[in-house]
Amino acid sequence: MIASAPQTHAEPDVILRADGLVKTYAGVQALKGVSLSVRRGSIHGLLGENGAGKSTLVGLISGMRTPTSGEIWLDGSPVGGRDVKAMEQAGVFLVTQEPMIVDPLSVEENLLLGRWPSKGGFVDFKRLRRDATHMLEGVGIAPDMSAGLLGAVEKRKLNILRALFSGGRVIILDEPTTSLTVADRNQLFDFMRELRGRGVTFIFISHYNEEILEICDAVSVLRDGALAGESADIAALNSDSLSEMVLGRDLSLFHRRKRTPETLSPSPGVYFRDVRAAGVAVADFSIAAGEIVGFAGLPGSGAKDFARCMFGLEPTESGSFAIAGQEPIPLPAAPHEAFRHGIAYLSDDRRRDGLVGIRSIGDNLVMSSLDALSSLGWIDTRREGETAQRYFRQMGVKAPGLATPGDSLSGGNQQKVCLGRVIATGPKLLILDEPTRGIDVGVKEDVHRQIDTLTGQGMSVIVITTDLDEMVRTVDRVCVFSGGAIVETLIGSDITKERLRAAAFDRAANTPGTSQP
Ligand SMILES: Nc1ncnc2c1ncn2[C@@H]1O[C@H](COP(=O)(O)OP(=O)(O)OP(=O)(O)O)[C@@H](O)[C@H]1O
Repeated sequence: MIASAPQTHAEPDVILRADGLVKTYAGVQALKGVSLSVRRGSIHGLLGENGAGKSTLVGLISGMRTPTSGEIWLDGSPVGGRDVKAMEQAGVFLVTQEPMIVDPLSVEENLLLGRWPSKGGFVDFKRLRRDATHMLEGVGIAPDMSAGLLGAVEKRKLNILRALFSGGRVIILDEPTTSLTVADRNQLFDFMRELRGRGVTFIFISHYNEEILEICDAVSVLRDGALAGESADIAALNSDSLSEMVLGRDLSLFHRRKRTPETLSPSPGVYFRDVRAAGVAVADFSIAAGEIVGFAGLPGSGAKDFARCMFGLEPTESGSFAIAGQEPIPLPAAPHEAFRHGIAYLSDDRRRDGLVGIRSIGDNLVMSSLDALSSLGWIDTRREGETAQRYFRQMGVKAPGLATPGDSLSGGNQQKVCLGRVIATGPKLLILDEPTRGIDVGVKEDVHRQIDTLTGQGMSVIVITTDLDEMVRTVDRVCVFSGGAIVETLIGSDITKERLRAAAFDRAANTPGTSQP
């Protein structure tokens, strides 16, 4: 840390400044001297490839981590090296991707969390309650409602409100739009704009260029732990120039050569009949060998639930399926049964059912393929090592090696490992729920190319994604879900963003009983 106690950076416009921040983790230099200035009352975007150092940088700014060297200035005073509590007292709050909300407590109790009196301290609860009620009234969330009943966007709003309520002036949002629908994201953005109007400053991390361009006033781009570009005027940038700053080269977008009923392989794919479960009623769904089908629909529409039924993750009342011309059999009752029949599934919740953080990358990559890699109970360790190495390389995981523990990977690299693991099982039907969430722009396109290649070998793929741009470019057919059933199918040139939005979101907004996330 620079010894700089008496020094100040008096720039009334700048609320936060980082100077030459370096962070080294056990030999890995995650930040190599990064500087940035954040203007008061602005939304400052932070962009960069997976592992570029974004989380590390905001970890230092929020006090979660200590810089190896460098300084942080808040309102002209040095604050680098202070812990989370001290940074929160100074007005800097980090809102992570997981909403830190206590479900059984009421909304108001959640707001007051962290304001309980310390030993011997005094808090005017009456006033706090009044202030909390007032604050919540403004955003239309009932103070006495159980927080567990809140939707994803309300939970994110509540996190931001909690930070503001505790005196937050600089609020850092780490990929806040993951798992939000387009409508929810717009609502969150309106809320941020309103708060910016009241002088709140945001640092906003996202992998989506369009989000940065829409909501931010300025942007800093990290590449390999260093500042790769910055702009105080977002209007001067476009999606291509942002991608170029992130990657250091042009981004070539992948467009699948869409297969039509005429060009699809005649060999039998997979079909499902009469699938009934809570929130699902699908009479008939077939996917051809080598076909990519997108499932679209709001949460509660049944798209995700149907996919989970296929993999044995949801209890079903009825349903059968048949793969590659075999006799129909009942739906898998559990994931291991589904795997055995050649169905693999990538969950949208990497933390819940994805990566095992304490295990190595290598173990994580082959974990689901062990049946195929063993005979008579013995695991073929040579093949196991080869498989792990192959998918490590294929997915472009940025890490020192296969022995690196999953926990020490950046979020996007964890997602690549999870994706590599399901692909490594060599399934006949691959179900991907938000496969490119948290993955940077460059790797996203690689992932789509890889999936395209796999379909050339006959693999059928179902993709669930809230990213409509991706859906349009990468799938052959879209099934739109509402009320648990497939209500519309789009193919070929009918798959456009406008049609998708109208079919999935406008319909859901008008369908009674379709819940928001
Ligand atoms: N606890 C840790 N131990 C060792 N290395 C770490 C640790 N945390 C992060 N790293 C390494 O530091 C580098 C930067 O990671 P960081 O999480 O800051 O990236 P990021 O830009 O946030 O990536 P993503 O977009 O994937 O979330 C990566 O190489 C990562 O593997």
